[in-house]
Amino acid sequence: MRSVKGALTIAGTDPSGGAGIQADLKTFQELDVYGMSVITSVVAQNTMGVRGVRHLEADFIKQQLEAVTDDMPVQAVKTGMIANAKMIETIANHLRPLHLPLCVDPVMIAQSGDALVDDKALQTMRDQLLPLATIVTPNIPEAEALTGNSVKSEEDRKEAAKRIVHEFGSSAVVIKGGHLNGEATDLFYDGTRFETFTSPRFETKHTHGTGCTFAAAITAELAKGESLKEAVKTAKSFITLAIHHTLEIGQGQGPTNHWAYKETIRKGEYV
Ligand SMILES: Nc1ncnc2c1ncn2[C@@H]1O[C@H](COP(=O)(O)OP(=O)(O)O)[C@@H](O)[C@H]1O
Ligand SMILES: Cc1ncc(COP(=O)(O)O)c(N)n1
Repeated sequence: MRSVKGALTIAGTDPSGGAGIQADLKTFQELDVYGMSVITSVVAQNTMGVRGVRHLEADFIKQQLEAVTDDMPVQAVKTGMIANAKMIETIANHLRPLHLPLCVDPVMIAQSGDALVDDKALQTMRDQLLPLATIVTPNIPEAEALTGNSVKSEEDRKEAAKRIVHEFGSSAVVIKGGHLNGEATDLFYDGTRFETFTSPRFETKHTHGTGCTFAAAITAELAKGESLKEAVKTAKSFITLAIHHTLEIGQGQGPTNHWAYKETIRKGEYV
């Protein structure tokens, strides 16, 4: 019988399929992990922006969490958009006793510039969710919001990484470099060593859901039992290929190509 590894995403939706729950489930599938999902908010969005949001009640999020984890094999968990403090608290309370590998993507603003979480959520995320995290994956503005410090230089980025691990209690962090210039370099820190993961920067507007996809790929690899560093390495390859082999769909910031990683391996072009 096929052995099944499962990953759970707890996040908001994107009906246009490039970000949020939809991106996470596509990524899990492409990386051969059984995907499960708990929806926090239903978001009316597409590649051009956010048109409306409906938040689910914290109690109903709890009911979804119980339904999945009472029954199914969950080897790793990812969190994405969690809009308010009450939701974060509910999710953290459910996850705390489970002791599962957890990738926290501290989603704050959609790439279109629309805010996805409220102001008080930040503090609760820092206090309740980050201490449970195996890894946190902020982009530069999210690292700035979490630490309250501006991140301009490489030294600033290292300092922010240190604080996220040693002060906020996450086991590791990768501060993504998508918002910088030059090569796309992500800085990984696990409390002892820094490592960078670098790819060329592609001139493209198709970056809707890059952060979600990257974090989902890390989670899938953790579900399979890969080490944290191997998981980040594979996730970096996955997102690089997904950005490079762009899908020309959507009128705004289009989605990434979740097929590209497997197609590249199938063609024997993967290095
Ligand atoms: N134009 C690009 N070319 C290559 N890689 C990119 C590009 N933009 C983002 N990335 C990569 O995509 C991943 C997500 O990064 P980022 O865009 O910073 O996250 P977010 O979507 O949370 O803002 C990172 O690995 C980053 O280095
Ligand atoms: C429901 C949801 N979650 C997250 C994002 C951010 O996406 P990105 O990966 O582009 O930062 C989004 N647009 N919608």
